[in-house]
Amino acid sequence: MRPRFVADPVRVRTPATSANLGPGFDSLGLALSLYDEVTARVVPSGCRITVTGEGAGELPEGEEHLLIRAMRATFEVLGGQPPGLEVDCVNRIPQARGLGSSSSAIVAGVQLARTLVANGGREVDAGAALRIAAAIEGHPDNVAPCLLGGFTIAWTDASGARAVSLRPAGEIEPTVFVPRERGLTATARAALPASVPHADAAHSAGRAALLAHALTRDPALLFPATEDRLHQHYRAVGMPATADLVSALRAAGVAAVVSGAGPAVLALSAPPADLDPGMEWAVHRLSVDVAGAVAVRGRLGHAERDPVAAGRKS
Ligand SMILES: Nc1ncnc2c1ncn2[C@@H]1O[C@H](COP(=O)(O)OP(=O)(O)OP(=O)(O)O)[C@@H](O)[C@H]1O
Ligand SMILES: N[C@@H](CCO)C(=O)O
Repeated sequence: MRPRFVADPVRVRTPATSANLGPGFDSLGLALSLYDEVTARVVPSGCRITVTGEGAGELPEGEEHLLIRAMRATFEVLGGQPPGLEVDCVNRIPQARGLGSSSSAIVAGVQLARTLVANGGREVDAGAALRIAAAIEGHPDNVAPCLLGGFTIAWTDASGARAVSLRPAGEIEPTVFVPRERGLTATARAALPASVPHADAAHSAGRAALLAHALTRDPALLFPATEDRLHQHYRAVGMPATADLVSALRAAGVAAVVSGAGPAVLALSAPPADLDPGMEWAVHRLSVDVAGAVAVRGRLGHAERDPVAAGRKS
């Protein structure tokens, strides 16, 4: 049956995310306290999207926008498209740096579409929302923490993407170092070999398992737990400044990794006060976001949290 749409605007706040976390290539991710905010409403006709902040003037302003594509895919599952859409994006997540900007747009679209339907889009539960978002993004390691918040372990089975969200230990103090230059995930993926030595795969399995323990229970083990042999050194040649900063931080005992596909760097413990990363890096001291993509209904400032749209588990 064709869905009934709400007349009020709806708003969603989506966190930046850092995927991989070292050894957890394509599976582990962390939600961070840096947010895009998007407001959407159903209108009688057309499709208008405005972007301020990151990506303004560069991103498409119609159906080709990633967020609109995600909304359309979700409305399709919910039974039909609204007559028209008006969307306003305030983007704060730097784009193409390894902080999950594309997942933020996709998850925002899925959550907005659910919340614009009068019944809260209950046919699309949190698990289905994750599957829709991961199918558009291509892998689940950014969309899972963006949707669910916290530290996520994502995997894919015959039904599609799945994930669990764990609450990280309170001592985790993420710092991200964001360079001016961009790097596309597609380019970074092309730098990876088709296969890796068995010893490296075994090393990564052990470190990724240790990382789940270190992040949630014993941050003292974060340094060994963030050692990676699957992707970072293959990509280093394409992002030498990133590789140098990760090496400098690790030489100082900081559990630092390439954030997502790079070129940003994530440190999971406080960098030394005297570290000078250089002028080209914007440094953000953040916290872990545990709420995920929170969608609300109603006008700004008068909205209440919509429990249907703020899924926590898949
Ligand atoms: N808010 C947004 N709205 C629409 N499209 C976006 C948005 N953010 C990113 N994109 C698109 O996604 C591209 C970046 O995606 P990409 O996967 O390469 O990097 P990322 O998501 O920032 O980092 P990573 O996936 O490594 O964490 C941008 O160049 C742009 O085309
Ligand atoms: N796991 C992905 C994250 C970026 O989307 C990669 O490193 O290519």
